[in-house]
Amino acid sequence: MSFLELKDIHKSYYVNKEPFPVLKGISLKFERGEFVSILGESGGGKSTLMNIIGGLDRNYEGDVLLDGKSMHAANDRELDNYRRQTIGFVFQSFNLISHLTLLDNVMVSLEMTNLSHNEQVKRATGLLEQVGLSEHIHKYPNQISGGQKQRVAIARALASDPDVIIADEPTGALDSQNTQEILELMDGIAESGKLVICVTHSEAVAEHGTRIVHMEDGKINEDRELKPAFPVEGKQLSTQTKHLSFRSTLKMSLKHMQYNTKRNLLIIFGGSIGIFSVILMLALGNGVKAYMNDQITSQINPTTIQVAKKTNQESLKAVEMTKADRARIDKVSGVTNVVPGSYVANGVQVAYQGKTQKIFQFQTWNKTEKVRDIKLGHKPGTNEILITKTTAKKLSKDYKSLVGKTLNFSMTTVDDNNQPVGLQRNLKVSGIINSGTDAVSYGTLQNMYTEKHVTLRPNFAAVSTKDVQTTKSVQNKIKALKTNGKTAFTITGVGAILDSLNTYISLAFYVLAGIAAISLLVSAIMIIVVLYISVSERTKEIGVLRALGVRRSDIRNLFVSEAFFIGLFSAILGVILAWLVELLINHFASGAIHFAIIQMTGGYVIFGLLISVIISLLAALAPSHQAAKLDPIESLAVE
Ligand SMILES: Nc1ncnc2c1ncn2[C@@H]1O[C@H](COP(=O)(O)OP(=O)(O)OP(=O)(O)O)[C@@H](O)[C@H]1O
Repeated sequence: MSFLELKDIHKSYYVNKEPFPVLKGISLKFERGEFVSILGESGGGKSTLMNIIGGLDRNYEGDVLLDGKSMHAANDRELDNYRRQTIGFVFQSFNLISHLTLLDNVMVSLEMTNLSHNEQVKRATGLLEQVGLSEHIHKYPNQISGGQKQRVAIARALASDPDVIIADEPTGALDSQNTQEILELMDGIAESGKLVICVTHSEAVAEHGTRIVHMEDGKINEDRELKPAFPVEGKQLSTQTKHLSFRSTLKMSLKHMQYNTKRNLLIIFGGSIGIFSVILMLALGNGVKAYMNDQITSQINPTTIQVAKKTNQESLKAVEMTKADRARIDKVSGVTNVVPGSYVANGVQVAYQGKTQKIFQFQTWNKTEKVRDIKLGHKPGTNEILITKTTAKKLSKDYKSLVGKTLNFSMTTVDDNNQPVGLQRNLKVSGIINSGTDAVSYGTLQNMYTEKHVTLRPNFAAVSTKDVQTTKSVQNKIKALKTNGKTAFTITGVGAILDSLNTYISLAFYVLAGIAAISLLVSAIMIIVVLYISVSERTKEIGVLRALGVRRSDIRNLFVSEAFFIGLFSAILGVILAWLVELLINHFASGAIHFAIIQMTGGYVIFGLLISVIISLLAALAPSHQAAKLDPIESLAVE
């Protein structure tokens, strides 16, 4: 049984569905220790035969037997194994991977062996030394000569210690001195007990081997032994191989990114803009919401809300918050206190030293107003009035001096027969409040009404809650109360706008996030385009890797890992940029509004990282699939 046997190989190419026969029945037997030169006219099918022997092509008739085992029946995985374990390729155009150093080019093959990392490095360095390149191992392929490149290719072909070296015109691109040196190297390989099959045009090169096979018209027309094959001692034990680990694909894609540093930095920068804007928009939305809440809760008491009747009617009776209504609200859990209040929107005025000022917002003092907002004086007691800074300034230039002075307060209301009634009383200014409304105590207003025999009908209730946390649930519970199936109460006052304001802010926030999502989409499209370009640029590399025995799935992983890194680095840069902008804007914002308006959270950072990586991986799906699908022979043929 021969070591390697070709049995009646037929192969046709199909051009426009027309068969074009190239190999027309090739049968050959090869043994270890042979250095076989395959000669023949150009276009005679030598490379086609090499691709079949090398396990790159499986569309042929006949069979290739390795130690008697048929390779024709091998599945994808077994063919990958065969190329990795048994075959070492040397190409006319060297086919080194341009973004890897010479050492790393040789290491690609070694990373698919069971040797430890140190043993791999030692072996790669040893092989490069053997081919006379020990001083150049950290150079890139574009930094060495053609002859040197072919030596690296030979070192790479030998790296996984294969049994067969297939060389397709290995000296085609070299001068005579380099040709001689390469032939001597190949001689040495055959001498070490391996089978060397070398395609050549040159008779001189062919004469160097142990045997010449001549092809013509798709058949063997001469098979001549020049000298006996080199002796092979015992059974050869070649290094065991395995598929490329995920770690190795990660490392390779990092090296590729590193080689194209400038371009990749630009891509990462482009990608980071999407993540940057998403995080910044989220943080801005968060900050604005917090700022609004802070502004509103600084003006009102967060544990007291104003509740009014929900009705379409306007009569004082219809809007009255009756005792029964107040009792009903009092029963809501979380409520600690309910007091009646009266709000008057027009017809109220005050007069001081001949000056009259209309008050547009007037109400009885209640807990929704904050005592700490009273900058001068105190809250209104009996026959006292608390005026706003705005009202005070209209009445007197030296408005602060008004505290303790007496004003004439007047208002009009209607009695139960809807007849207008004028109310009037001299009231002492108890204090001046910065914001909020002008106010008297409920008792004072009630006295004024009683004096004129009119009933004061409260039109709201100030409802106090246990604490800030319960306010929201109390609000919801009150809003849920029904009278005859209809909503009974509504929340009024500044507290009521808090809810709707938050809704508007959330809405604006989603719009902003939507805009940011568009930039994210643009980043994703950019990554897709970049990866497609990368696949087409690296087609040859993919062919080389496949020839070295790298599986389709590893090729896919290579591009997926690159996308993963682009996503990860873009996200990291995006987060850093967002953080810097946060610092900058907050620096100015704290000067202007005393509030950090951009509020980035750990959650947003994690969200940004995840979304960036996920989008990049999704973007990589199609390009990486395309890369994995590439046919190794076609890829190697790309110029
Ligand atoms: N993918 C293909 N589709 C169609 N025809 C092809 C294809 N590849 C090769 N051929 C044809 O098959 C024939 C054999 O090609 P091959 O490359 O094997 O020849 P070769 O002996 O290696 O030639 P050379 O010495 O010039 O390298 C040629 O005529 C070539 O045009």
